[in-house]
Amino acid sequence: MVNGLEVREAVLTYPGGPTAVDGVSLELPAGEVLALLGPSGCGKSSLLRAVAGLEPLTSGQVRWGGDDLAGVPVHRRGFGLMFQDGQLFPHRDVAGNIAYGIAGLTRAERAARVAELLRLVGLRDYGARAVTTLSGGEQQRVALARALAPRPRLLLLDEPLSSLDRSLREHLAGELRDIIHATGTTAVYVTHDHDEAFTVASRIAVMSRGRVLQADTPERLWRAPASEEVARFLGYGPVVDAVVADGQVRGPLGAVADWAGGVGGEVRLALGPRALVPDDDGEPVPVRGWRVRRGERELDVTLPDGQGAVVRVPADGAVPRTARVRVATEHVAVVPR
Ligand SMILES: Nc1ncnc2c1ncn2[C@@H]1O[C@H](COP(=O)(O)OP(=O)(O)OP(=O)(O)O)[C@@H](O)[C@H]1O
Repeated sequence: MVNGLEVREAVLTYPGGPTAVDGVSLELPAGEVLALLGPSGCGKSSLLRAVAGLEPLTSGQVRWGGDDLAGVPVHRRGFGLMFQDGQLFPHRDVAGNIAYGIAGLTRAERAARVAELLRLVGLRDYGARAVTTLSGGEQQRVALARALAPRPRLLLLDEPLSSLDRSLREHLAGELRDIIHATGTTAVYVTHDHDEAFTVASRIAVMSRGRVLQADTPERLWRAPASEEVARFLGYGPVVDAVVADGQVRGPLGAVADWAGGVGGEVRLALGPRALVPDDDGEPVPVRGWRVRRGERELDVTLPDGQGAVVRVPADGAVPRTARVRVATEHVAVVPR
């Protein structure tokens, strides 16, 4: 029995529609944060909705602490929900929204809990504000506070930051992680953004076409993606043909030294965002264009097999027409061809 969430062989086929979840099994011990990561339409939200009880499973089980939740309605599961648009109540002020799920407390207890949550989400003086006057990021903080107020045993978040602009999203993802961590909340976090998954989660399940391709800690997933598809979802790319022989991976840019991985023979070499490094003794690759990002110059280069890739170099100095690069072992993954 898992002290936490267990999904067993879950299948969800919509009436007259697709099989959105196609035999998913997952375990999430209490206190951990699981990201469901995958492209649009892969079934992440459907799985989350089934866990919440919003959508009945066609077959399989959702369990908490060993108990099958099949007959338990949404509001009796003790789960909190947060969606892409906070779905706040426009006629209630901020405090009224946060207090929504804790009507059972005394007035004083409620006020104390609301104040505690306002502090937690960084909106200390916002209690009396009309929610319609808040920014998108502030609204999502209120939605988070509202979901956490009843101390849910599981928090379910469906793309909670995807309606926000990029810099706010990055900032709030870090805050969300800190808040979820500080409250010891167990959570499932649906996202199509690998950076967000890596920021927030202690476990990541990569989904595609209704199935889980691989589930593991972020560190182990990043070190050893099981397939090219997983590697690409995690943020690797481009992926090039290579051959493993004599403890070396040989690709279009020469050998990547000292490969101790398990895969051998003809493989694919997935390049991480920092896999190509400038090296005077490296292979020459033509530079197609460049930009400056966060103080670094990013060169767009063409690999020998014709694929585009990025090399990061210091922002000063002239832009070369040809860059010499090598592949850094610690920033690649080898996957089966
Ligand atoms: N209520 C529904 N009725 C019928 N089909 C549905 C329903 N909800 C989702 N689907 C279908 O199920 C599949 C999975 O959708 P789902 O929303 O779970 O994917 P997702 O990975 O969360 O994608 P997105 O990030 O775009 O929301 C899709 O083919 C979708 O069209």
